[in-house]
Amino acid sequence: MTAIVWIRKDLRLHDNPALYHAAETGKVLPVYIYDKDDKIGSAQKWFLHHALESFQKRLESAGSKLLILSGKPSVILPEIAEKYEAESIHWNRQYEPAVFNRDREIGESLHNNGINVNTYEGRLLLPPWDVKKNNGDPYKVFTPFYKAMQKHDIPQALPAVKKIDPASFNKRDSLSLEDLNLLPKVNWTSGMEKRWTPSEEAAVRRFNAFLDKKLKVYKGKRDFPAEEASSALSPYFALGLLSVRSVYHSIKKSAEAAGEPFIRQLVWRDFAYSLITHFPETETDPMNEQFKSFKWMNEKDQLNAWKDGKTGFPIVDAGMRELWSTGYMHNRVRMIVGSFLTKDLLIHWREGADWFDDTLVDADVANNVMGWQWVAGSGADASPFFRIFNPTTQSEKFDPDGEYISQWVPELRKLPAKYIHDPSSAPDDVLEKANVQIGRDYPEPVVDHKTARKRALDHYDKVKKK
Ligand SMILES: Cc1cc2nc3c(=O)[nH]c(=O)nc-3n(C[C@H](O)[C@H](O)[C@H](O)COP(=O)(O)OP(=O)(O)OC[C@H]3O[C@@H](n4cnc5c(N)ncnc54)[C@H](O)[C@@H]3O)c2cc1C
Repeated sequence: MTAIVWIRKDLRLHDNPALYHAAETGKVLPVYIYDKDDKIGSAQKWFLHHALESFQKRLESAGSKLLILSGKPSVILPEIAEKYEAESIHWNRQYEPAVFNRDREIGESLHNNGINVNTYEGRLLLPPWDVKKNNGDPYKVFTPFYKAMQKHDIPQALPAVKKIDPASFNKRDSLSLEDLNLLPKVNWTSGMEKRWTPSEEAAVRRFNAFLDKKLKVYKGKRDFPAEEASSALSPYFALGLLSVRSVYHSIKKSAEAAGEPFIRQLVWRDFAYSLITHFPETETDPMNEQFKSFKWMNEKDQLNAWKDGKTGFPIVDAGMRELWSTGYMHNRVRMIVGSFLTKDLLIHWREGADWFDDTLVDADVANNVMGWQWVAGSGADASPFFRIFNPTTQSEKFDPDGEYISQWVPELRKLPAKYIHDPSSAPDDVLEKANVQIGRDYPEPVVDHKTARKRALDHYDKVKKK
């Protein structure tokens, strides 16, 4: 009996339900199908290339090989099922709206052709339809979702697959990883190379180090970007190099109450998936209908200044430069740059979400859409629109010594902490001593925050009155 395992965002041997259950049935053929129409951003493609490379080695250590193909899964899967005389096919579900619908159609068609189709939960703590209100409606607010989730048992993680009985295929039938062209032609990935090791082993090591050293300070320090007190596990979750259930149970076992703030963040992730599953239109449309007529300004030069980290607001610029260099940005800073784009610049949140999709190694449709709708004020359980972050006070509060700014905006490094958050307010002699001329070494602020704030509130008032 041959079982096909359709590998996607689950590049791991531990707690991989599709691989685990297929391996129980007999011979296994793991296949990865690259569809160039799939939305994968440039930074994540780099991560994916290396993650696939390391997953190939993991599979080989268990006695198997990855068949790599390119094209439409709806065409390829029936073809290989016939060619390799597969009796069953197994995959872990994905929930991006278009992918979920496509997979359902593929499943139905394979089933009608007599193939035994098995899908599993390998991405979340619980499938998105498990946590609902008593009346069956999905939650739109996080806290009741979190409380409801606590009443559920989270299934235990499955053991790592150690031995696979391989279904053999001709080497010539498989593409090589290089054939997928995931790596950029121009090499701009050195910052990502320094920061990330895209492998299952590295994901597990990072988690263990976090559990050992950082979890105890997570609650108090997670909001301070210079502290690097969060787990930085998001890229590993995004492509499934790490199982969220195994992380959940390890934390529960070893940390109990101290682990609660971290578990809460994992539940935010499940909440994001619940939202995108039940409200798929929110991938592009505002969750709050009032925002449909909101007047965005979408000034191209300002959008470019934001992307380039040249807005003249140091905390915003530091975040955008960290993103460009490493494919990652700290959560607090994501909120600050997001608020700045949507409220100070009045640029549509989708522009920000698209840029994040292309530049984040942890790009994840559900989390990204929820994050952006939250900062824009148009989402479920969003920060109210009238709560507009002041980038300077946020910076003073969460980067008090300007350490994070100094790292990513080095031209301001010599400014005293008092002025690093708002260099254009520094007296001339201070600027001179720090070798900073505003407009030459560092940009003038692209907007005046007070004026921008008032303008945003005016725009908000207009949609409120409708
Ligand atoms: C505008 C905006 C866009 C975002 N886009 C993404 C994205 O594309 N991909 C992504 O994974 N996260 C996104 N987030 C959520 C969050 O910023 C990242 O998950 C977090 O910064 C990852 O760092 P970490 O692994 O150190 O998090 P930790 O604090 O260590 O949290 C552990 C895990 O919990 C999950 N998590 C934490 N915070 C959130 C959150 N607010 N929402 C959902 N899940 C969360 C992540 O999987 C994270 O790895 C976005 C947030 C905002 C405000």
